[in-house]
Amino acid sequence: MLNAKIIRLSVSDVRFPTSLEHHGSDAMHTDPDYSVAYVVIETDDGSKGYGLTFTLGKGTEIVVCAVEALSGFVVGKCLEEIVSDFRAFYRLLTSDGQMRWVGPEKGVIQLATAAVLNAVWDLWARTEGKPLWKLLVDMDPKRLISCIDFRYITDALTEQEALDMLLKRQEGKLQREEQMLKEGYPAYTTSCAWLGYPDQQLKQLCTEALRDGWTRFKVKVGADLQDDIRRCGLIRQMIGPSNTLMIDANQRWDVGEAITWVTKLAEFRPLWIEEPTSPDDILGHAAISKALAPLGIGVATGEQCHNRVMFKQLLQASALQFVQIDSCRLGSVNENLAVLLMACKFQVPVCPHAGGVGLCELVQHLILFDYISVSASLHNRMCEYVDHLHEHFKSPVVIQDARYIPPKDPGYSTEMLEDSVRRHQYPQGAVWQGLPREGQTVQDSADQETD
Ligand SMILES: C[C@H](O)[C@@H](O)CC(=O)C(=O)O
Ligand SMILES: [Mg+2]
Repeated sequence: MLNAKIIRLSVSDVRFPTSLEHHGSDAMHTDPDYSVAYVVIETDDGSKGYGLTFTLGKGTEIVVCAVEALSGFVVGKCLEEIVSDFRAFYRLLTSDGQMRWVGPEKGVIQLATAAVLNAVWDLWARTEGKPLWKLLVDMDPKRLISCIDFRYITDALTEQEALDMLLKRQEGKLQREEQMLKEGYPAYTTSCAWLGYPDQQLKQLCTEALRDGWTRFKVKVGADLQDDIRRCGLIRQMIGPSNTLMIDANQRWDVGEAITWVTKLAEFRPLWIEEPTSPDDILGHAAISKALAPLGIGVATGEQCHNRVMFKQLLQASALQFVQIDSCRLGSVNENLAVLLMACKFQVPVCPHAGGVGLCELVQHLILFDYISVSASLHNRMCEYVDHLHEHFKSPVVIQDARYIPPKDPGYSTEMLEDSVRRHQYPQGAVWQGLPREGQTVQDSADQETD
């Protein structure tokens, strides 16, 4: 019920030892343990909402602390009170006179804001009995706009412009929704070519992915040029000339170095270079974009773009050709809506960042909404997919023929299995207690765990 009062918020540090097998490794994050700060809110009528934000292991405890610091803004509020003026509630969390000093709207506090607000959106969608994408698609455009904080972006997009865009897209919405339900949203895979995977594994995974119908592949680059040339050559040869290749450097280079390095990989015809340099360097991204445009290579970024203001500047400076929203980096759905609308105005395609723990589960809702209600285009658009850790979710993503099939369960697909949360809690969960000691293999410790 909308008038239910939120009476409790709990948060857990949940980590998965993915570094043991080099899953998720890249040129800057060589040993990630995919993790989440996992939030559960409970109401006085017994309903629950689930939210999370993604981390790489160490430091998750700091995000947990920040979530606890925000909990006072949520506990005691009715859901109705929050969603009837969601913009005000967003501001309450992000603009508190004391708390904003540890942001504002960036870093750990913004990750915590995302986790908390994701739980609120999940609760709202469950209360309405709809998957989140459908809640957004069905929402009156005025109400949708009222969830967005336009402060700092009105020089790029006004409230009225955003409303006009949504109203214009009302036409054809039903057909686009039917199309998505039938065909799903196009995806690409990053699972084949993490930086720590040896060539043999890369070949094996690529063969399997091609067999499963994947046509778009992302490869990690940036640590060693000769390795990159070999790995990109290998994968281009396997996928053939007409499939799509993207490369991702995860912020490894300086601006000039990025241009030189990517020029040397141009023969493999990547569609984009992702995160070539510091995520905060807007002019740097603009320079790289300009230099690589004649080679037909675009710049993609966003997974560490911490707020709408950064995206605004990247768009204004023509510094990126692909917008990579992230469901857990920006301030939840509220801020993602702002970025989707700005990207549409600037006519830059959105290709969300996903993967990690739960990012695919969450962001599929946003990109479905984007197609049905905002962009109405699939040109040069695809959503990332990574084949790890979905088994820990109550409503895991469904991929068919390399496309996301729209989720049907009510909510934001954020709920994790209780047993998974318990076993992976850090450091007391059974998985962490049973991790290999010096001299043991992962298999030894897995055997120990089942004994
Ligand atoms: C550390 C993460 O796995 C990162 O490499 C993910 C990423 O850059 C992507 O999926 O893109
Ligand atoms: Mg990336």
